[in-house]
Amino acid sequence: MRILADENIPLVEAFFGSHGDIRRLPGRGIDRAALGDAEVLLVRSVTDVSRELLQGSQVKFVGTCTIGTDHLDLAYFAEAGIAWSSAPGCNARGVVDWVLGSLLALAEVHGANLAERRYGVVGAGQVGGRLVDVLRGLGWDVRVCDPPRQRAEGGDFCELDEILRECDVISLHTPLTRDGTHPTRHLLDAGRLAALRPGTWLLNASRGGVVDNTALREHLASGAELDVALDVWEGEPQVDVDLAARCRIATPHIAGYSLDGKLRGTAQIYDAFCAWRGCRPEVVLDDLLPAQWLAELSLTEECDPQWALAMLCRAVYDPRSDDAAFRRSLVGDEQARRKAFDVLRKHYPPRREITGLWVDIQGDALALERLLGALGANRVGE
Ligand SMILES: NC(=O)C1=CN([C@@H]2O[C@H](COP(=O)(O)OP(=O)(O)OC[C@H]3O[C@@H](n4cnc5c(N)ncnc54)[C@H](O)[C@@H]3O)[C@@H](O)[C@H]2O)C=CC1
Ligand SMILES: O=C(O)C(=O)[C@H](O)COP(=O)(O)O
Repeated sequence: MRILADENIPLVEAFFGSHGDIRRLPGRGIDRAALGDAEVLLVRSVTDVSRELLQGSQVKFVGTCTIGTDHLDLAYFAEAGIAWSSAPGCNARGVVDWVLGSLLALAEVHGANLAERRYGVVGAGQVGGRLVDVLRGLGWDVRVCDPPRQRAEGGDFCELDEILRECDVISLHTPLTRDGTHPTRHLLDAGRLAALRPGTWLLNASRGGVVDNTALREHLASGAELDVALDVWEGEPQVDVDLAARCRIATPHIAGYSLDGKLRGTAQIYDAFCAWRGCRPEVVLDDLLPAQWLAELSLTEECDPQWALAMLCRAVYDPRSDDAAFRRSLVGDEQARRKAFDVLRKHYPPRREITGLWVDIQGDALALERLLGALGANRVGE
């Protein structure tokens, strides 16, 4: 079996090596000619797996090591009988860690107390759902907008316009969709941006096109009182440099780039591939995942929970380092900047997730225990 895989998918050889010959290519370079006689195609979000790419090819299975599927022509897959799999939830926790780190950075800039702000989460699936659990676990006030879930489940959801009117922090976690009952392309357009409360913080780690980037740049340029954290960009790897300069946090689509999330992505498409082939998976992620390198932290009961929140999150991940690296890369002409965007992502330093953190609490400290529970970190001895 011939397998073609994006060069940035980790551990393809370890998982798929016994199933065929593996060829690696840069994801953006996978075109019809490069596909050759591959039967299995393993991609990341940067490969547009369209009818044009696949028609007349030998491809029978497509695996994407990502949560998002907006780069896959699923209608064509169905028409052509091509099996496929994404990796739902694989890197959701990494995105939550990016949101937490961005909130801490914004709070520091403004001297704000995160517990006193009202949060609006738009899209409560794998990523947004986990985020809501964390924020509510911290005891914070959270509103949720998810019309598809609202329609399917009923329950305690808000309209988007209510979120825009009433929340101080808005975090977007929808897929990018152009059709259907609740399309999300330009969900935040000029009109909705204008409806935001002065002093709002807007975070987008979903897909760039969920926010109209031109409208956002113009809104910020007009002096709007709005703080923005963007991980995703309309038209990436091309980035609106002026917009990036106006953001408090700007990162190159790495919110979900925890090592754990990336390896989970490979493991999930491997499992789906094995199910498709009708064979038992023989490689197990736990055998390949390196041990946590921050083995354990110890806190005493005198520790202030607000300080502990920032310290625990930043011990694992602080998006300000990615923000700084990204800003350094926004020089030169457009071609150089596009290349730099991909280079930052290709050579992304390994980072772990808060859920892998072990914390020893010395003494009786209910607030710290609650904090660990909310963050999903582990308490030593339990
Ligand atoms: N920046 C990054 O590194 C990463 C970005 N992502 C992106 O994050 C987004 C969310 O991913 P998941 O949570 O895994 O997706 P999901 O499919 O599990 O959840 C998306 C949720 O959005 C809801 N939704 C759909 N249309 C909506 C609308 N118009 N308004 C409000 N809610 C709506 C759906 O009902 C669903 O509950 C995707 O775009 C994904 O591609 C995912 C992982 C990493
Ligand atoms: O899983 C998703 O969806 C994402 O957005 C990934 O983090 C994107 O990573 P790449 O596939 O673009 O490397």
